[in-house]
Amino acid sequence: MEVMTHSSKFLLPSIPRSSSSSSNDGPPPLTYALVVLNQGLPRFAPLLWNHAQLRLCADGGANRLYDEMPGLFPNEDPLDVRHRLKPDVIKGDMDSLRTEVQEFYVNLGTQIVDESYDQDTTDLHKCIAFIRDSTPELDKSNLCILVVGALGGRFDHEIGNLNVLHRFSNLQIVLLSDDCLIYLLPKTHFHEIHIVPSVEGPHCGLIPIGAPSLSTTTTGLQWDLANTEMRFGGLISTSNIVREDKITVHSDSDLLWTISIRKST
Ligand SMILES: Nc1ncnc2c1ncn2[C@@H]1O[C@H](COP(=O)(O)OP(=O)(O)OP(=O)(O)O)[C@@H](O)[C@H]1O
Ligand SMILES: Cc1ncc(C[n+]2csc(CCO)c2C)c(N)n1
Repeated sequence: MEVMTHSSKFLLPSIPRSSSSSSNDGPPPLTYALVVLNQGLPRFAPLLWNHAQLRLCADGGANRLYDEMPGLFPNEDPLDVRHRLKPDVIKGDMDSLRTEVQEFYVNLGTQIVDESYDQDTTDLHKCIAFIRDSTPELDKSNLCILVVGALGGRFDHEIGNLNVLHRFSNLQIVLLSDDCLIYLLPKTHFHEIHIVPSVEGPHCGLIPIGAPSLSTTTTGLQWDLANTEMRFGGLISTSNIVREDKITVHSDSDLLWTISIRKST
């Protein structure tokens, strides 16, 4: 079974190249896309913005960018910040995007994709589908989509966002709030999670999604699992603690991995 490696190094001001990718035979470094949702921007939004090569706002997420990003650059003129941090695309059903915000970004060249005819998928789903369709097949394995504002607030939205992880399980998507991050560990791979101790931990969790797990095995956690069964209504791993800088996970079911983000990030 192939190994999939994971790291939250996108939360660092500059992303170190992994030791294997600095040699010619290693995997190429990840490219990042950012999706801004309609919830308060996390304090580290400017950092993720800098790392991303493609930036989308999901409908009302553009209002958040317009209203809140200047506050994260207290020494700059708000209008300068809004001009500098222009989204490439605003996509959604457009029932939350304010007219003045739409006009502002259209004048800067942002592409608006109105899919108001689709009332069956969420604005996050629409943005992920856009990124998937605009990324060549070969580049998808090196793409990591960072989603800010995905947690906290309305429970239906939170669950809808988790459902997107499951729906697009062939893409690497990270849901972020101010407090934690979540991504999917597909059952098709053996997983190595390289902890960045300066920005994340120690609290973490592993939660089966979609189906129970008859067997999950981990290393590196305070409460490791050894061929353990996990299911809703039975055991799921919450309030676990990372004990080592490398965590390994192997399961017969898709799992959600979640870890706390340090307040100093
Ligand atoms: N409170 C929240 N918690 C988590 N995610 C959210 C929350 N509010 C919005 N989102 C995310 O941001 C995206 C865009 O939000 P927006 O408010 O524009 O959506 P919407 O579909 O108009 O919502 P509504 O259900 O209020 O009509 C949503 O698809 C969702 O993924
Ligand atoms: C069973 C069912 N429940 C809710 C909705 C509504 N809905 C789901 S996603 C979405 C778009 C939000 O931007 C809307 C309105 C539906 N279509 N089907």
